[in-house]
Amino acid sequence: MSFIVKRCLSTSTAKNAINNVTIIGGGLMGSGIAQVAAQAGNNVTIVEVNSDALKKADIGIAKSLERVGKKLHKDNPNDAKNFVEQIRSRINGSTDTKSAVQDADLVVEAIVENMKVKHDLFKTLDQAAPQKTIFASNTSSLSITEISSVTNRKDRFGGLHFFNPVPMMKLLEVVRTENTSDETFNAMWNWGKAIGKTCIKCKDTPGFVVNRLLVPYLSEAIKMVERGDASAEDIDIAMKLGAGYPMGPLELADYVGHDTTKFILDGWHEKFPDNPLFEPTKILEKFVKEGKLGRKSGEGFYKYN
Ligand SMILES: CCCCCCCC(=O)CC(=O)SCCNC(=O)CCNC(=O)[C@H](O)C(C)(C)COP(=O)(O)OP(=O)(O)OC[C@H]1O[C@@H](n2cnc3c(N)ncnc32)[C@H](O)[C@@H]1OP(=O)(O)O
Ligand SMILES: NC(=O)C1=CN([C@@H]2O[C@H](COP(=O)(O)OP(=O)(O)OC[C@H]3O[C@@H](n4cnc5c(N)ncnc54)[C@H](O)[C@@H]3O)[C@@H](O)[C@H]2O)C=CC1
Repeated sequence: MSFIVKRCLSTSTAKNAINNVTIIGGGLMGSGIAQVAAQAGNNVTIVEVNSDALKKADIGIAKSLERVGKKLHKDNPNDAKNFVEQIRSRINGSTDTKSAVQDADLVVEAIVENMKVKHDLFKTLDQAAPQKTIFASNTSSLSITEISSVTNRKDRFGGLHFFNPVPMMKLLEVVRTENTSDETFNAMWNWGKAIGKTCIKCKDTPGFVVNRLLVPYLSEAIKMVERGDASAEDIDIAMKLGAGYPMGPLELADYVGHDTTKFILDGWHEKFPDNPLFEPTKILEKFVKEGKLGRKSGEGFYKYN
């Protein structure tokens, strides 16, 4: 990843085609989104809060690309290496939000799951980005309509909800609000397909499709541990062997990250105060306080190397 924002020539000249993509936030999700966009030939810029965070994103992307490269070029380590370098060369890093969106056809926001922080960001982006730029949020649980409310481009705003790990998960939820124009929705949809995802259309309802079902499930699993109904290990074994999930719910909560999980549950508790499923849990509070954010920090319900 180069730290200077520079643009290559567009890889396509089709009208409304998305070639230049800026991803705000290079954490778990942003780095995955950057990777798949670059793999599809986009010129990608990742914006992060500082150069250490950019470096972390670059290392994560390189590791993931190595896994992909090894599979694509099983018998030729040199080709695998070239593949990794070629994709990485399409990704630039920046800590300057305003300059990073100057040429953007699409901006995908993947920062912390907090409405105020997202509002502050989108106010800045709306001032800095050209008129044509489409804005999308990768939010897990917040209203796209409410996020977009601080901008003057509500017709060019939608949701692009990816799944973790982005390079492996095939689904993309393409979310339209009452204000999203057909042109914007079609551009987001076509881009989703161009980067290799299977797209589904979603209205701007809480959790869209997947998280409307997944959040109560994960939340109940955490509450089961808290009540002492069963151990985290046994619940995970149960859901893998008894329901065919690739990961158990506590493994998955570790995978998502407990800061994000807590943000989601706290937000939904505020929104649905009568639903006991979203009431705060001591376990999550303790995890976040102690920096045990799951796999990304090395410890959560389980320990990771
Ligand atoms: C309470 C509130 C909570 C709300 C949460 C909201 C969060 C959201 O908004 C929405 C979400 O994203 S929810 C999370 C959705 N993700 C899942 O459910 C993942 C479930 N796990 C899996 O699919 C597999 O365990 C998985 C694919 C991850 C790994 O597979 P395995 O377990 O078989 O492990 P591996 O053998 O290591 O990997 C299998 C193949 O995948 C490749 N791979 C894995 N990670 C990769 C990555 N990051 N980059 C590139 N390649 C990757 C790996 O190389 C391997 O490939 P093969 O060698 O060909 O099998
Ligand atoms: N973790 C998951 O499984 C999923 C998360 N999401 C959503 O994606 C978003 C990001 O989540 P994660 O990647 O998991 O979080 P993360 O904590 O791994 O990454 C967030 C990144 O954003 C950066 N950041 C914060 N404020 C910024 C700003 N103003 N400008 C630039 N960078 C900034 C942080 O430094 C951090 O690296 C959230 O809205 C979350 O709900 C969506 C799908 C799945």
